[in-house]
Amino acid sequence: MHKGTAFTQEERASLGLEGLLPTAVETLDRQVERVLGHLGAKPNDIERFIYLQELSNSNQTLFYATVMSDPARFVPIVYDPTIAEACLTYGHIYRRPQGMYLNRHMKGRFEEVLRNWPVKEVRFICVSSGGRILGLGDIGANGAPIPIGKLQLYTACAGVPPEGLLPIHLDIGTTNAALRADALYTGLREEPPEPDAVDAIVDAFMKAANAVFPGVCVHFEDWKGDDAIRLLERYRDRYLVYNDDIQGTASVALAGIVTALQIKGAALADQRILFAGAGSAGTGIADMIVEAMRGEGLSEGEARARIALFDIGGLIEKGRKDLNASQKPFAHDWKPTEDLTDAVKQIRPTILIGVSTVGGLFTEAVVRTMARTCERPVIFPLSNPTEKAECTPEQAYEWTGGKALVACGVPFPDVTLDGRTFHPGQANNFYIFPAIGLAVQATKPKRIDDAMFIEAARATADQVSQADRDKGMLFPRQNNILETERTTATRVAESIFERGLATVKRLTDIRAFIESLSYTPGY
Ligand SMILES: NC(=O)C1=CN([C@@H]2O[C@H](COP(=O)(O)OP(=O)(O)OC[C@H]3O[C@@H](n4cnc5c(N)ncnc54)[C@H](OP(=O)(O)O)[C@@H]3O)[C@@H](O)[C@H]2O)C=CC1
Ligand SMILES: CC(=O)C(=O)O
Ligand SMILES: [Mg+2]
Repeated sequence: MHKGTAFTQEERASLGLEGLLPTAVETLDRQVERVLGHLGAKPNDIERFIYLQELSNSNQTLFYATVMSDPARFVPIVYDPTIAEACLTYGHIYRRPQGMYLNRHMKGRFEEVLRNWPVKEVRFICVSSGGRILGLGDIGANGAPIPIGKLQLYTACAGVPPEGLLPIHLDIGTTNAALRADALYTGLREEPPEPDAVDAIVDAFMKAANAVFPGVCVHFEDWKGDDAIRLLERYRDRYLVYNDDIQGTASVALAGIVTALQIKGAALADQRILFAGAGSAGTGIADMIVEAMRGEGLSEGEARARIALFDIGGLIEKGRKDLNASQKPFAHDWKPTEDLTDAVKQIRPTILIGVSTVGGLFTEAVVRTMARTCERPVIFPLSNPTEKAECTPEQAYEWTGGKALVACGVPFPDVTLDGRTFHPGQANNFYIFPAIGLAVQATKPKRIDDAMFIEAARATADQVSQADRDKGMLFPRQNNILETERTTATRVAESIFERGLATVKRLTDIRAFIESLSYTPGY
């Protein structure tokens, strides 16, 4: 019954559906019109989220036709920030299974279990442990909507065909005692094991996934920071794999920085960059900026010297004894401080990036101090969801007298200040990972590397029109996201071919090939 009222008279007769459907035979557009009416009548976005997920189960075509009819409106509902509320309440709002639910006790049987998935040609798996969902911390099995939503964006934002997408929650347990005590919690009521045991579980999962779905690309999403970093290092040269929180986030942040610097007329190599938050997103972005600075002629040491990290223990400097391998290369000779304003005074950043999960961390003092030594501060409070943003765009514009160039992880409305209107950007990795997916599908590369994400960043930045740059806009408009990501995917695919990483024959017209792969909702 997946087409509902769109079944033709002939189909109804041949499939034995006569009398089981209302008389009118409707087009997909007419069905979308009705869905939009239902959505408009819902009291809030979480109800719209629940409705849309039910629709994705009952009529996938109608679901994608609806979301793709107005991405700027619906991406924030099926994904960030509404998905945060869905995750917090998942055990309670749960209706029916979507994707797969694996747990650590299946470790010896992952292959057998994965074979239960009805589709044999799975091209992408998005897998999360729920260990760090957005800025919400460890919420275990409540994180299950994240891989579902991420993969829905592969299709909605880049046209990757939905049949080959498999979201998985890999349940290793949760540190969240309140959830474990919730009667409606849907996951294992156990603490996660030590890192070595996590690695053994994920090793077994990766082996099984590649055996059952040869050539599958595995996208890691929202693992606890150190798991995320360690597992990416473990698999990046062995499997077709990437971590969106590290590489996708780095790419979208770089895209925003490239555009901001074009607006400022400044070079990346001249910037001083301060990160509040030094976890998987922070060190991932920092590493990619180092690569991009090297592309502008700096040595690795010179590039790293232009970047400072600040985490829960304060400014990362040479005296710190608690640093991990990703943070150590950014430990410089700073005066120790646990005060972010003090760190800003020392470093005099031109770019301030928030990936701390701490809402309000960019106080008035932090932002005003930055603005004292920087003519046009670039301020990216990237933590999700909305209440975790390190400051709001309104605050950033107000405290800098309208000088800041701002992008957040979630959408924020335009701001009017002293008669001027400002347009904060949305630096969210959804500009990147669907396009990477499409490029991977087109080229079947041997491995996924950082250069692909740097190319995606540059392609995204190049698509901000001059008219929009003149308005201080840092990202391409979302109502045209499908075209934008196809263009990004084409650029990434070209670079994969040029660097000899593709396993398929190079086609003359890569754009046409990308378009031919692309899914369009229709019956
Ligand atoms: N916009 C986007 O596209 C994306 C946004 N994000 C957001 O970035 C945030 C961080 O993600 P991720 O890096 O993966 O998470 P992690 O848990 O790996 O890192 C969080 C970091 O913030 C630090 N931190 C915690 N409290 C403070 C504080 N008071 N002051 C300064 N630093 C602090 C932590 O320090 P310690 O480890 O010592 O506790 C850690 O270094 C999340 O909110 C996430 O939603 C992530 C990916 C994409
Ligand atoms: C957007 C995203 O991937 C995150 O906040 O984790
Ligand atoms: Mg994420």
